[in-house]
Amino acid sequence: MNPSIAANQQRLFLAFVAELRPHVRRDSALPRRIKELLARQRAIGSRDRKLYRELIYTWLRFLPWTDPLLDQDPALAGKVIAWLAPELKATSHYRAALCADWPVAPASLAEKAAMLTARVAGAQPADAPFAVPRAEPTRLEAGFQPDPSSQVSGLRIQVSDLLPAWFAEHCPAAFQPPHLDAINSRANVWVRLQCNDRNIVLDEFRAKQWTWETAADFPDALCLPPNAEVANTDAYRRGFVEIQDLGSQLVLATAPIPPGGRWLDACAGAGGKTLQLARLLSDVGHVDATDIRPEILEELRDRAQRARLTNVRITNIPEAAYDGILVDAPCSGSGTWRRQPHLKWYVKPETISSFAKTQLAILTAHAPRVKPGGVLIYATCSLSHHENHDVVAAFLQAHPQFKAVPAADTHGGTFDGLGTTLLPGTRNTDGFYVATLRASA
Ligand SMILES: C[S@@+](CC[C@H](N)C(=O)[O-])C[C@H]1O[C@@H](n2cnc3c(N)ncnc32)[C@H](O)[C@@H]1O
Repeated sequence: MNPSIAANQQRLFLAFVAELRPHVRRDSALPRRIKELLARQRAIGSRDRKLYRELIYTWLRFLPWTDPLLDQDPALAGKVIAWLAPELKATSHYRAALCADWPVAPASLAEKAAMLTARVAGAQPADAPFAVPRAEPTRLEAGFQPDPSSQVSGLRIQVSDLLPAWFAEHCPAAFQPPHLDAINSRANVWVRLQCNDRNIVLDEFRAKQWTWETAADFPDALCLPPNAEVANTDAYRRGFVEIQDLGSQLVLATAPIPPGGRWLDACAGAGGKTLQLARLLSDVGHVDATDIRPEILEELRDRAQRARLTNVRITNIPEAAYDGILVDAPCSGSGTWRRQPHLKWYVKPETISSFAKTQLAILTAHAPRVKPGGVLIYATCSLSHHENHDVVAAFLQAHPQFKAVPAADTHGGTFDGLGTTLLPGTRNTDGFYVATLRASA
């Protein structure tokens, strides 16, 4: 790439950052703001739009590493962000043009921190628990000498800063590799097959020369290359496949859900889990889906139609009794911070306490609708024990007729006596928590 093109792109990217910066810690809907900002740029093509999007998300992921640089040396900040950006078609030429004199970024956060510290802060990182292994300084000395022209005073590059410090009490494991690395990397593209003949989907993916990985314990899940535009496939348009992270797919796989029965999806949203639940229940079962946001249920209606599911009904008046109720509760979303990195800086301990109250209130409101012997499945995409174990414990204390049931299969997660947590680094997925609570017969 012509270096002047990359320099122009960097200037435009830094202008976007300047526009977004005042909103980072204040706007929970920052992704919408980013989308609108990029949509307003009529002069840029779709490839460049992807580049800017990746750069903006990389900046948000690594905010504490790049914020001081943005104030002191914006061009160096731009270079660091290019260096840290995920390896994609859209980013690779730009990075090559801007970072030609830097070695390729290593995979681990600890090594990234060590290299950047040597390059721009002139010292080894202070993070003792994440210090690079002894062999690393040799490589640093050989390939990544400090550059006195790009030394920034007072810059601190610590891997633990990539999560808010207060979060350590909520989920200490999130601060350790491999989870911290997974939380601070780009999420994979996972799809869930929802057709009986998987070859319909696989033939189209093969024709596009996409390769995929499968999850051995979950054959309907496929991990596609990061540039796979699933929403533009025939298989997607015809409802044979849905985009859904493996973590989200595994939530229902932890619980005993035999075909048949009448279920309520109490926080259905756009219906990622409603569709999966409807397939598990098969034609002999039925799901009622509800949510406090009527507009999101319209999206669910379209998806259910596309998937030819006739056993899903959208309602705002749930029935009095169900065999099972899924409460996929609103939460801080800390398990999805790699997709929504702005939330790391927006969410506060008070946000978590407020979600915990709402979560308990939703469980309490739906408990009377569970038939004797039926199940209440509580799930979040949070990693905070205040939204997970503590909510379930408070619910069980007030509802002794319910008992926590151990997961049929934790799929790599950890059962804490009440529910199962899957941390992001375990299987490189979004993090989730799920508890199955059975009402006495
Ligand atoms: C984690 S999202 C659900 C995601 C969805 N189940 C899926 O798999 O795609 C939580 C949902 O709860 C909804 N919600 C928030 N408060 C609620 C309440 N009091 N009752 C029902 N739904 C609520 C939100 O509108 C949001 O759609």
